[in-house]
Amino acid sequence: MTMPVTTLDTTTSSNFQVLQNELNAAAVEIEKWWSQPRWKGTKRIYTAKDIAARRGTFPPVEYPSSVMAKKLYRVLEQHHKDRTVAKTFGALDPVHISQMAKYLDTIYVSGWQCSSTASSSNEPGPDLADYPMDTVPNKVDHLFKAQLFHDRKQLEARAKARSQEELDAMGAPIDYLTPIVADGDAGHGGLTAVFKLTKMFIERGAAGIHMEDQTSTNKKCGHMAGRCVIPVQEHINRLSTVRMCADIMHSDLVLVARTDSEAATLISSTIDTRDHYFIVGATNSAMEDESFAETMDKAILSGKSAEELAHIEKDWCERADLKLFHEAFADEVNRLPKISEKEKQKIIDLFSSKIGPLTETSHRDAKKLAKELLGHDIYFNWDLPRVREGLYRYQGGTQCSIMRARAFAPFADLVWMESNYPDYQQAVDFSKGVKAEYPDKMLAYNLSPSFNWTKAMSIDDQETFIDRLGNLGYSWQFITLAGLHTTALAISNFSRDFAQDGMKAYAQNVQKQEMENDVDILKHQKWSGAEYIDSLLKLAQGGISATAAMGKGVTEDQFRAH
Ligand SMILES: C[C@](O)(C(=O)O)[C@H](CC(=O)O)C(=O)O
Ligand SMILES: [Mg+2]
Repeated sequence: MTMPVTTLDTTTSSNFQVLQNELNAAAVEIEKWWSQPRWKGTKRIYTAKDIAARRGTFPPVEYPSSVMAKKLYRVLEQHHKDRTVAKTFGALDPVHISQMAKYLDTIYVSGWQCSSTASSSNEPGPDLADYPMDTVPNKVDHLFKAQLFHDRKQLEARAKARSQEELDAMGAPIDYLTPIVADGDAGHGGLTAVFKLTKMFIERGAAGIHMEDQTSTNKKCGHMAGRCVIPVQEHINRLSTVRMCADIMHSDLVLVARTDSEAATLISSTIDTRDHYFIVGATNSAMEDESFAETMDKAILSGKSAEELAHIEKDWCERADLKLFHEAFADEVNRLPKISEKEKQKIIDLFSSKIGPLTETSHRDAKKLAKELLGHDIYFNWDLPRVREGLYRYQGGTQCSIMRARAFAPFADLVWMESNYPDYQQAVDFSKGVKAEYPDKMLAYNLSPSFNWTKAMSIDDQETFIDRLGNLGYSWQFITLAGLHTTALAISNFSRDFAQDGMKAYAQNVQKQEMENDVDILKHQKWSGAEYIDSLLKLAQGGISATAAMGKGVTEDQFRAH
């Protein structure tokens, strides 16, 4: 896509008609952009003119991140067509990205890794996304600058070849410009924060970001307890905000919608009818006068211990007989006197045929149907069990994630169900569920180190897991924290050996291994760009420099024979 030529002219825009004409012309170009096949699965809830009016008058420029986003989309689309996989893992630093580029076609920037190793406040911690909101964008900037540098360095080195033979001797070039997909967490606040965060990611070089449906205030890593989701529409608003920001910045940013609903136990509001099926209520009317929050507040004020409080909570929940509404209905049917088991099942089946996890039916309609079938109302109250933070109890699961992923699909390029276990059958169910409505939607999968892979599957299954998932349409898969773990393992082993064997450990276990495995950092002066920087120095001085760093006497000469 070439950049649009239309630019608003501030000098003439004091004329109403001229301003309108310019906005309309800009809108036509934006529409042309949106009509490209890349956007066939994307829904926008605003017009091109709305975007044109929010772009300012600066002549359009293409952000490097948008160039990378186009590349990312092409790579993923091809994998999706071929049922192959762009697999990657969380990179920590320039060393990682330079080595990953030899074998992998995308890079992941993990919020967790940034939280524990690179917070812009320098305060480490687990992933609650409570680090300053520029933390992950800063890491993207760090890595993207390194990618650009290694790419420049490589081209300068290759440009020095004086013949095809010399070029061949350098080996195949490495594509250092591997698109970066970064963790946008839950947006770090309301929609204006989502907008600013997206803008930062685009300015810093991210090709894609992911955005999850947890509340930003209670956000937890997707493999921890206590997760609270926001209503379906609220997350759609987040996704739309990301796309709107990218549209304003004329960026093709790739957007991954993640749902944490599979294992969520809380939801912030009951406003969206699509969530009603999954909201837990009290079915014992005797609890009307002692809501859960009041009971707990009283117990805390009376000085109960943590153990006693846990007991009080358990007791309250048991007495309240917490259930989902359709479970309460089935129990009520099963209590009906004078009806055969078969008849009861028929009534339950009739109810389930109209009200299920994917029907998006409101609680009001479910209650109405229950009354029609039973002849009386069922007691069901989802306010009583609200937790002290005001949140409602929610019972997610795979079907809930499918419902959410379908709702998010038109607003994202890929959808991802965060799961608690690497369960192939669950991945099949999710894929089928999403693709029944959105056959072309690409899927993402988190191959998390939070899972115990040895316990989860056989070694043979470990070997084929990614490919089998790729066959289901999971075109982008990533070991979120492999950067952290591989670094820890390497450093731990080396420290132990070094303490024991001194320089033998370095010479044999590191330097020799680097030589044998062709790891370019062996010559770290060259890897860091000393030759490239010398070439700039020489160029600046007319071709020769007495202070060139890689001149006679440099220690890297000792590796020349290699
Ligand atoms: C993907 C993730 O958001 C991350 O920040 O890397 C984490 C990491 C993990 O536990 O694998 C998450 O899944 O929440
Ligand atoms: Mg994260």
